[in-house]
Amino acid sequence: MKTFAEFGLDPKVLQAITELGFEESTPIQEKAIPVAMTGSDMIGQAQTGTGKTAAFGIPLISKIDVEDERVVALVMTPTRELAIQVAEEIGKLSRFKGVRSLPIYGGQDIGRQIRAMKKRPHIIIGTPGRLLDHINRKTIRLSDVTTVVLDEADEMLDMGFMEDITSILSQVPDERQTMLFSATMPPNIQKLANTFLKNPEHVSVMPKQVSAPLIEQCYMEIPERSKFDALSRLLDMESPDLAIVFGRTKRRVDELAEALQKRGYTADGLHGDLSQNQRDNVMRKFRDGSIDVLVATDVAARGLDVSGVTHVINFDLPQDPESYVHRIGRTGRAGKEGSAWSFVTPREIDHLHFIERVTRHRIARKPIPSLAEAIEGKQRVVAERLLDVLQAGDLQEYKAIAIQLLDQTDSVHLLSAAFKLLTGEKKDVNIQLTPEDPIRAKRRKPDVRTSGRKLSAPYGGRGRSYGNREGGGGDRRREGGTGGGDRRREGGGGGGYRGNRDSRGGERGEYRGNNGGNGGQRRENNDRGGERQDRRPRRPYEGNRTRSTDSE
Ligand SMILES: Nc1ncnc2c1ncn2[C@@H]1O[C@H](COP(=O)(O)OP(=O)(O)OP(=O)(O)O)[C@@H](O)[C@H]1O
Ligand SMILES: [Mg+2]
Repeated sequence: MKTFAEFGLDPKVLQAITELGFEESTPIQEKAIPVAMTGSDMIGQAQTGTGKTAAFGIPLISKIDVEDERVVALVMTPTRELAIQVAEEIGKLSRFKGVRSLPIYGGQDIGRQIRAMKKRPHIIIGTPGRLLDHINRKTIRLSDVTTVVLDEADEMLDMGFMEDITSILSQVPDERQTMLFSATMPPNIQKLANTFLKNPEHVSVMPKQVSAPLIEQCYMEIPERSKFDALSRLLDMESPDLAIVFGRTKRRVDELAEALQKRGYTADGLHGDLSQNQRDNVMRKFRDGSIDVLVATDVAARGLDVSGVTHVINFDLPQDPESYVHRIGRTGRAGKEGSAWSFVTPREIDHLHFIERVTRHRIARKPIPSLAEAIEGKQRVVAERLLDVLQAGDLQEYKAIAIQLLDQTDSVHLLSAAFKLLTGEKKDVNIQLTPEDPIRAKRRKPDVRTSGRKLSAPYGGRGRSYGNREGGGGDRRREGGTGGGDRRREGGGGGGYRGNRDSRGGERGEYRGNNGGNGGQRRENNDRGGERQDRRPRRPYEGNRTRSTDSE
C-alpha cells in the first residue's frame, strides 16, 4: 500500500493526514487519489468503511487555492448527519492548509447558514433540499464551482433526489470535475453518470464481496413476537461496546428505544421525525458513549462512521440488499472487526436468501441466545469490570467492610452475592411492541457478475418500490418552516461494539460482485458527532483479527 507522501499532495494536506494518524492509503484511496488529481470525472466504488471520504476529500482540498474567496467545490450527501460528518472530516484534512468548508443541511436555522456563508467557504457540503433552497434564495452561488462530489450517489437517486440534483448542477459550470462515490452501484446509477459525468473513470475496489470483509454476518429465525426478548438476550450475551439496532419504521424505533430503556439499557432512537436538535443530541450521546445502543431507521444506514461500533442488529430485515450492505457496514470499519445480526421471521427467510444471493455472501444461522448464554454474557462483563477496578487499585476505604463481611461468610458466597447485585440491573419488564408486517421477498434476478470494473449491480433490478415502510423508503417530505428543507428518509441502523467475543470467526462467505438496486424514494440526513480521541496511528487494513479492545 502506498504512503500518502507518494501522491504529490499539498504538504499541508499531508501534514493533516499525518495528524489524523493515517499511515498508509487504503486501496480506494490509492486508486482514486491519482485519478481525482488529474481532474477527470470518476465513479468510485469500494466497501463500507474503507475511507472513501478521504479518497475524494484529500485531492479536493489539495487542489484548492486558499486565496480564492469563492465556493469552488460542492459535496452532496443524502442525509444531514452525513453532511455534518463529511464536513468534519474535510475540516480536519483542511486544518493546516486553511481551506474553509461549511455544512448546509435542513433542520438548521437558515439565517445562521446565510451568515456562515459570509466567511467565504471554499467547499460546501450539503443535502440537496437545503442546497436548492439556498440557490433559490440566491444565498449560495455555485457558478465558480469546479469540483462536485456526490457521496452515496445511488442513495440520492433512490431517495428521489434526481430532480433536485439536476437543478443544483444546472447552476454549476459544465467544465467541472464530477465524482460519484458509494459502496453499492446499482445499474441505474448509469443514468446519473450519463447525465452528469463526462467520460468517467471507473475506480472500483470490489474484491469478492460487496460487504466489508471484517464483518461476521449471522441471522436467527424468530417469530415477530419473540424479537424483543431475543434482542435483550443478544445484547446481554454479546455485550457490545456500541451497537446500532435498525428498525423498519419510526414507530418501531420509538417503541424499541423506549422498551430498551425500560429494561435498563442505555439506548436512544434516531429517525427523521425528530427535531434536528434531538437528532444531534442522540448522535452526540452515541459518539461519546453516553448511550451504547443506537436504535435507528435507515437514516443511519449510510456513511455514518462511529468508531467503536462493534455490533449491528437488524431487528427488522431491510427491504433491499443494498440497505443490508450499508447497514451492516456501520461496523467492521477501518480494519476493525464487527458483528452483524439479523432477525428473520419465518416468512422472511426467502428474503434473507435473496439478500445472500445478491450480496454473494452466506449469512450463518445461529440459535436464539439462551437465557443461560445471556446470563453468562452479563456475568462476563461484570467480571471484567470487577477485574478492571481491582487493577486500578485505590480500594483502601472498602477494605474494612470487606473484612467485616468475610468474617460472617465465605468469599465465594460473598462474591456471588456481589455478582447477583451487579448483573441484576436489567429489569425484566414485560414489553409488547406493535408487530410489523414481514418484508416480502422481491423477485429480482440474483445477478450475474458483470465484467470486472463495471459497476453494475449484481441483480438487474430497477426501480425498487418501497412500500409504505417509513423506515427504508417511502416518505419523502419537505421540511417546513425554514423554507424548504431536505427530504428525509428513514432507515435502519447498524451497530456495534468492540467486544470481547471470543466466539468469532464465523464463516465469511464468498461471493463475487457488487450490488445495486435503486428504487423508491426516501431519505433523510445523518449526523456525525464526536471526534476521535486517539492519536494512535491507524492503519487501514492491518488485517489482524485480534480483539479490538483498544479504547478510542
Ligand atoms: N488511510 C487510512 N488509514 C486509517 N484510517 C483511515 C484511512 N482513511 C480513512 N480512515 C478512517 O476510516 C474510517 C472510515 O472511512 P469513511 O467513513 O470514509 O469510509 P467509507 O468508505 O466512506 O464508508 P461508507 O461506505 O460506510 O460511507 C474513518 O474513521 C476514517 O477516518
Ligand atoms: Mg462514506
